[in-house]
Amino acid sequence: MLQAENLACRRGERVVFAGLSFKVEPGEAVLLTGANGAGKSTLLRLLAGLLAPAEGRLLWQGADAFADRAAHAGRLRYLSHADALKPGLTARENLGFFARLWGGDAGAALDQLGLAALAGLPARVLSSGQKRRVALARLALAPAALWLLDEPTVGLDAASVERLGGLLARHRAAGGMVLAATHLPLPLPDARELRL
Ligand SMILES: Nc1ncnc2c1ncn2[C@@H]1O[C@H](COP(=O)(O)OP(=O)(O)OP(=O)(O)O)[C@@H](O)[C@H]1O
Repeated sequence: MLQAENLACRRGERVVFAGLSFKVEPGEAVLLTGANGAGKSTLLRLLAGLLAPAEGRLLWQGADAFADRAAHAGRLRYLSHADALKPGLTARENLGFFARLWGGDAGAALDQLGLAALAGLPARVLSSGQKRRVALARLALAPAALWLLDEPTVGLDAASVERLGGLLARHRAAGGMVLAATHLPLPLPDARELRL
């Protein structure tokens, strides 16, 4: 279980949020909502261990999640606004990098996002939605307990949103957790809303 206790985060001089507490149980999904600038991306970066909280604690199975940073990094997949693709590498090579890091099969993961026919193209020639799908294919590599997704469906066509819905459902059925920031409808039935 993931548990946030009284989290506060400062960006520059500004306190973006404070006194934030919540729990996420295995199989649960949480939708982070709120106006532009409310702190959704900030919270995801904090949960990913990329920003330090100004106050509060993050617990994993009751113990400090950041006590072992490598273990925390290993239990999560963080998908930011950026697709984090090397433009000169093909879709398969881009995903292959993460497959070597985490395990899993790059070809099969691309297939799950409907990208088999584009696997040999350099990322620089892909459309913005296709790039997003290559980034999302990272979720179909080796399993990780906690998915942190920042606007995962931006630029996706309806079929790709449906494929992502399938990935999310299988992840949750296996006990995985999801926190997703979005302004768009997401295929996450029964997700709890956390409004910032
Ligand atoms: N590197 C930074 N330095 C200073 N302030 C920052 C930095 N990054 C973000 N902020 C500020 O932190 C606040 C929260 O930003 P954040 O990106 O988390 O919002 P958000 O809820 O994800 O917004 P959006 O809906 O527009 O994606 C904003 O006021 C933003 O200007």
